[in-house]
Amino acid sequence: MSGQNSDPMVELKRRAAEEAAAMVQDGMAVGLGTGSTAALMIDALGRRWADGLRFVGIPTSERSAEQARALGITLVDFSTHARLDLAIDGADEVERGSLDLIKGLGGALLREKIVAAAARRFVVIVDEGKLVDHLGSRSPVPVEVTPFGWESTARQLGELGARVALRIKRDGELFVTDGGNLILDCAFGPIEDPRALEAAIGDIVGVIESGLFVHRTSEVIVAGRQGLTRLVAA
Ligand SMILES: O=C(CO)[C@H](O)[C@H](O)COP(=O)(O)O
Repeated sequence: MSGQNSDPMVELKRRAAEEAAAMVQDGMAVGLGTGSTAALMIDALGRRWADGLRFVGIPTSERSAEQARALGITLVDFSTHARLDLAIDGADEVERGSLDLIKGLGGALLREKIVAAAARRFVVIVDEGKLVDHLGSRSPVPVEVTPFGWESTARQLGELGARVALRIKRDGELFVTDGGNLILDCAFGPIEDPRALEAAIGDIVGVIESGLFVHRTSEVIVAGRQGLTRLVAA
């Protein structure tokens, strides 16, 4: 992931990732997100690590763990660090104003939400194409479910008004999360009340977690053609 890229949006995302990585200070416990933007941030942290910064990380996926480990970053878990100073991650949609999110198109939503919930500050890095007026406008809501009875869980999610698709990989194999579960991508269209929908999804037996992140974001760093913008939660 390191090195220059000729795609101007990747360069902007790299600047957002570096800005977020600059928030990490010596001695911090930091949640390390998942996805292409988070990978740029982990790369930036790797460069700071090489310059002598020392912190510990809790990764949100096996992918991010592997990347961080390869950069020499010390990884820990919740047994020694139940509270994190900061977590930095990407997102699939960010609602203007509320800064509520849809996450999980990369399939790591459960660990991402646990890490975000444990963090004193949760900083999100996105390109401007991820900003929406209403969550659900472009992205489905990924929902992690147990493999047992997933068809029944899918039916109940459909009754909430979603078009439900079991996530399949490009090679035709089932997508299985790091926790051994399945993902149901639930297209609701624009969501009026993300908090109520998050609760309704969570009430369905078989659901482990949804990719709706409501009232969790501290700050969003947006990479746009005009440069970087920082949006702060009210
Ligand atoms: O939620 C995620 C993974 O589960 C990612 O943060 C989200 O999919 C954004 O990824 P990218 O930065 O590649 O667009």
